[in-house]
Amino acid sequence: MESVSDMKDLLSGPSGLGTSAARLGRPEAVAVVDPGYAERPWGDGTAPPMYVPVLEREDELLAAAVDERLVAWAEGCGFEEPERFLGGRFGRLAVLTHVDTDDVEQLLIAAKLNAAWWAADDLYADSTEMGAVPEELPPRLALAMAAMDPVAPAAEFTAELEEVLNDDPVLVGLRSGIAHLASRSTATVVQRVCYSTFAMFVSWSAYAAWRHTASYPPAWQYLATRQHDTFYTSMTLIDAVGGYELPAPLYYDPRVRQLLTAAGTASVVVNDLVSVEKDAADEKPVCNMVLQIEADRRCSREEAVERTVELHNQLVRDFEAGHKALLAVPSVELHRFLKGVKAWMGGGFEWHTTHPRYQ
Ligand SMILES: CC(C)=CCC/C(C)=C(\C)COP(=O)(O)OP(=O)(O)O
Repeated sequence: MESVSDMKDLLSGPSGLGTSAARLGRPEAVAVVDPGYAERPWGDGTAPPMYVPVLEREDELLAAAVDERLVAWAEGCGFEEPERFLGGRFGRLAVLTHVDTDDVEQLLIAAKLNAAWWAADDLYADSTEMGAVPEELPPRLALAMAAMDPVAPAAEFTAELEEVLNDDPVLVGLRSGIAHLASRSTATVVQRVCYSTFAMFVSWSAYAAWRHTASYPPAWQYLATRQHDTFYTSMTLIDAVGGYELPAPLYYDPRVRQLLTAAGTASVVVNDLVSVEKDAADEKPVCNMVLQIEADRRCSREEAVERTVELHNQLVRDFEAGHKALLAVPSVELHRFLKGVKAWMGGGFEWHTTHPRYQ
């Protein structure tokens, strides 16, 4: 942990890409990017392949160990069907995407938070069958923010708030997931994760307005909204799960941010591609890039899928090129983080294309 005087040094010294090694006066290794990308078929094999980083780890035993702990946790949060979470296989998601640790407690940071985000997404935002009501979404999300990011104590009003926060499994799950993260990371990372989640909630509210009015946006507007609702949020956990921290001046450098958002968007476009049938089937159809392109460009589903794959592949190639460009930066943490982002994309593709939810 840095002291106040360390922080002053940090702030008065040079900042931004390439300066941390100079500031700390230590030699740092420059990692080499492996050429680990491949064109992978998916679905029934009729759509064009997706260009993705190769899968770096598959470990069913480790995934089962994390999923077992996750189900017990979900039961403790009050979810009625904790096995649903094993069905959700978020332990497997953590194992496939966070390949630089095999410590179950560390992997549970990602498993718990992804499970809680997905629960909020299904139960509050997306699934009419599971109780999502567009008009009720914004106030529910406001409480989700209070669950994740404790507000200042406010006498009798806090008691009333606490009652509600303890009564809803989604809110208990979000709060507990953040507590697990906080016990193993820093306040900076916790706030990074919270604020990325809150930006995502604004996008969910936009989708709710579109679904409520049955007036869907053009593809460009959906994409602009989706780009703040992506697996970027899951990727905010990469260093915390790996047991290190990418310092904020590097994490928020615009070049790094652009790479992370390209990776997050590419990974969520995979989700749109595999969930198009499920999203279209809801009585209030869920916004989805394929569906928005199909409506906006007045084309067939098949052509909309092709255009969406093209977009995905371009985003991955942009990430690949940008990653290479940043290899010159002398920061071990940055290289480890970007390698982690690449591995997340590969694991995310594997998870989505093998998960029964999307078959
Ligand atoms: C894990 C995480 C950051 C979840 C936030 C919401 C999100 C980006 C998804 C759950 C993926 O998108 P979508 O809501 O379309 O997912 P499903 O198709 O319902 O699985």
